[in-house]
Amino acid sequence: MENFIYSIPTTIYFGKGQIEHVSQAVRPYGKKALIVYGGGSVKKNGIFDRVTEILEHEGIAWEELGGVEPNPRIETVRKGAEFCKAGNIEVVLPIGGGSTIDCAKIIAAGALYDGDAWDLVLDGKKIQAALPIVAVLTLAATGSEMDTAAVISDMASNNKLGTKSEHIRPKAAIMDPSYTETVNAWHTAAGTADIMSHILESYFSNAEGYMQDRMAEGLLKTCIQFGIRAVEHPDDYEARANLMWAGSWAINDFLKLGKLVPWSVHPMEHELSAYYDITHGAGLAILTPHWMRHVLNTRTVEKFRTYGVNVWDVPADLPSMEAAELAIKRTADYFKALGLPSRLSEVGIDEKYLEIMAEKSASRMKGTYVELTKDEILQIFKEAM
Ligand SMILES: NC(=O)c1ccc[n+]([C@@H]2O[C@H](COP(=O)([O-])OP(=O)(O)OC[C@H]3O[C@@H](n4cnc5c(N)ncnc54)[C@H](O)[C@@H]3O)[C@@H](O)[C@H]2O)c1
Repeated sequence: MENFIYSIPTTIYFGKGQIEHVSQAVRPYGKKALIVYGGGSVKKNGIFDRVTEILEHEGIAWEELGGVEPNPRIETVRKGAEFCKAGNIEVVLPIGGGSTIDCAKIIAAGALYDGDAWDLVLDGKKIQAALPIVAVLTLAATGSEMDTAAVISDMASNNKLGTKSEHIRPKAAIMDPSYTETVNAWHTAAGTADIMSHILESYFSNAEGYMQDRMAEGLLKTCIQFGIRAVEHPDDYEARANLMWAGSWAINDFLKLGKLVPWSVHPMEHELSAYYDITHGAGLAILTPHWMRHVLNTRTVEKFRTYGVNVWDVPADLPSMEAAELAIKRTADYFKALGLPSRLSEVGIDEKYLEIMAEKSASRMKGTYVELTKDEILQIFKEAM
């Protein structure tokens, strides 16, 4: 295990009705909040009204910025950062899924930055400060409510990039699983695949971390059990609660501390979303089994065997390669059972940009579990067509 510093300071208010703590969460950080949200469902389901009622009761002023897109755009970030600067905003309060929270994170950083917010997406080191962020989560997937990352798109240049900084980790998050009962089957399934992918990206690492890996396997089993349950029974609170909490722990750094490794499948998926604006989790579900098959070799086979035995109940007495292949098959079958696509062509992706997408993702493969060249990524894309 490598050296690390553990600090995951986000305060979590988890469970039914925890929105009542929103003023307690915001008050330490300021008296004027910018509420950021997406398409407006938070206005229909009453969450927005309840938040504003509580803030007003506590004397906390608020402004609003709606319309954050799934795969949030840099234009919306710029607008939000300007809004904060002009309106003397002290706290940023996103209500929504990962897109809304990610957008709010770079708005918060952009508010304290003199240049263009895209600089902060290109280089996380340029994020030297950010307004405090208090997130209200409505969808279990990205873990953005408790992590240091944000993913922003510039569709004009076909770039979707992740950036990172400790400054944008939310100070607090309200996580009421009952909010996620209205998430449709598609986004519930895609969210589950996203959570599983975050866990797998840390699990398949060249560094040792026995404890982290056993925790990862437990989280994966949680997703496998409750992802399908939430798809089939949207109002199953226990399923929603387990998915939501697993989503945070999948990516809040805990699993990767001591075994840090750059991720493999996410850089490839970001290219798909940048060129075709597809749902992130669906892209991951398509690519992950193909990536697994490609990196399975005599060096990695034992790790895949362990994954199969501990996560998918693959018989321990099978020969290693057979066990590893069965583990990959069960991964692919599970994504299908969730109702997710298994081919790029199913989400409208054609051959047009495969080369450029492979080239761009290859530039981010240094130090990954199995370093892939542009040609190998192209092969994975083609196998996934
Ligand atoms: N910050 C990170 O660490 C991180 C990690 C992985 C992915 N991402 C990024 O996050 C984005 C995806 O976020 P996401 O998967 O949370 O989805 P999302 O925020 O894009 O939301 C998906 C859809 O679900 C709707 N929705 C949200 N909550 C709802 C509710 N309670 N009921 C009904 N509908 C609801 C939204 O309006 C939207 O239409 C992508 O851009 C992805 O690249 C970020």
